[in-house]
Amino acid sequence: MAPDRTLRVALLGCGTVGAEMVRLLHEQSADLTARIGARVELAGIAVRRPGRDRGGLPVDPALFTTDALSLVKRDDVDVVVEVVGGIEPARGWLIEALRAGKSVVTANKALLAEDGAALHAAAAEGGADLYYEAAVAGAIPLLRPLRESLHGDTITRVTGIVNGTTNYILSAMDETGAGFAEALERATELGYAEADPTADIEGFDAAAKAAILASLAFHTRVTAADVYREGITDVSAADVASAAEQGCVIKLLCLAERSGDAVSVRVHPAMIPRSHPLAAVGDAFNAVFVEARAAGELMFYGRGAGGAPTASAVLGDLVAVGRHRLSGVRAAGESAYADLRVRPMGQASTRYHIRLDVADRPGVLATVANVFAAHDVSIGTVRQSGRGADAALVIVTHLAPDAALAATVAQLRELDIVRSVASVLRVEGS
Ligand SMILES: NC(=O)C1=CN([C@@H]2O[C@H](COP(=O)(O)OP(=O)(O)OC[C@H]3O[C@@H](n4cnc5c(N)ncnc54)[C@H](O)[C@@H]3O)[C@@H](O)[C@H]2O)C=CC1
Ligand SMILES: N[C@@H](CC=O)C(=O)O
Ligand code: NA
Repeated sequence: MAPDRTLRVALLGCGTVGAEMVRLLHEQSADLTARIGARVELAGIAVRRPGRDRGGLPVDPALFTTDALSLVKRDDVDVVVEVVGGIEPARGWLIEALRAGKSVVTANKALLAEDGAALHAAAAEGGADLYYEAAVAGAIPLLRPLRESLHGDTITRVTGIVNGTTNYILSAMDETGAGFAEALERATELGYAEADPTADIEGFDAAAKAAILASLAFHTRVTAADVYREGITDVSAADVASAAEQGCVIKLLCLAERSGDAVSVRVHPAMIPRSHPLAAVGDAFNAVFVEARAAGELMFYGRGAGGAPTASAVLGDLVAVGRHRLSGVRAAGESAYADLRVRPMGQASTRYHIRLDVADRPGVLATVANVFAAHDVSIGTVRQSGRGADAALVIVTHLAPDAALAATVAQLRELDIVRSVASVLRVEGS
């Protein structure tokens, strides 16, 4: 840090999050100086298009550069804030910074979930801090509690809604009957969606967050590839309506559980009862339940996406790393000592809600029930709606291994009395 007590920050990226961070830095400059004990100054801002009109952003245009690597390497840079996203070139920039002893604040969940180990190793090598509160559940202080406050406890389960875009879409489909495409377009306009929204709607973004949460909660290493993932592109208006008929809503859930020496981590749409606390989480809000042996149940709720909420988390991290630099200390590094194995999805215990279009004739119910019995899957409820060509059977199972449920559905598809398996949704929280 410069002798005049200035913390010089290289900002990589000035899009939805970066621009809000610049704005907040400017507006809160005096308070941040008082809180850190040093003035924060932007040393440079790496972007793809330096000449772009940035709508009166309070920043000197001379700070913009397209050469992020040279900016990171500059001797006068103390801290690197990365809000670009993606694996490369971000990984190369951050490893360079950390090895050189420059602390890093990043919102890049994709990179942390893909190769967090390399970033943590570089941070240890350079004696630098690596903070990433914005990477999971935006503004919600969640990773700091997992990294610090709960280190005296044993976390057994983490469940939540961690993707704002899909929650916005599913809430709109449920509340206003909006179409999928229209709701996604609006979520993108509002700055919730990733640069490529496929990451949101196919569940990759939530899976990356699930990997980060499971790693921190269970003191192990879980990567995005370890997470079972399904997105919401197959959730139809009919599914939403069918859930509503049964007093349920559909949410994209993240579920991470520890049992013994193994973890199971999954992301998929699921039906939950309207009375469940997660059912009330609307718009782009996120909510995460943490269950710990001594603490019991904890719930974290707030804005999981959007420029300003995410910038709030980035700035909180910047204050922390700034203070550490000033006092010459470093936060605890990665804690992955538990080294747990990852349980395959087939072994996870789940429940299914299955809607079958069936022929309306005697014996159908018995034939269908036999298929469930053959796979040792116990049926909770059966409901028949319609008659003749419109007959549908809605079956909700008890808990069973996911592999047994999947095999049941595969065999149901083969029955000639089953015209189609209209929908299969997991059920949680009841
Ligand atoms: N938007 C949101 O609600 C949230 C975003 N995040 C994460 O924050 C990061 C940034 O997200 P957004 O601001 O939404 O993205 P964005 O697409 O709006 O902004 C990305 C910025 O990076 C710059 N950039 C891209 N490639 C570059 C390169 N090769 N060299 C220099 N600059 C380059 C672009 O010019 C742009 O300024 C991502 O990792 C995202 O996953 C995390 C939480 C919430
Ligand atoms: N695209 C993400 C942004 C925040 O992480 C989301 O929709 O949650
Ligand atoms: Na957060």
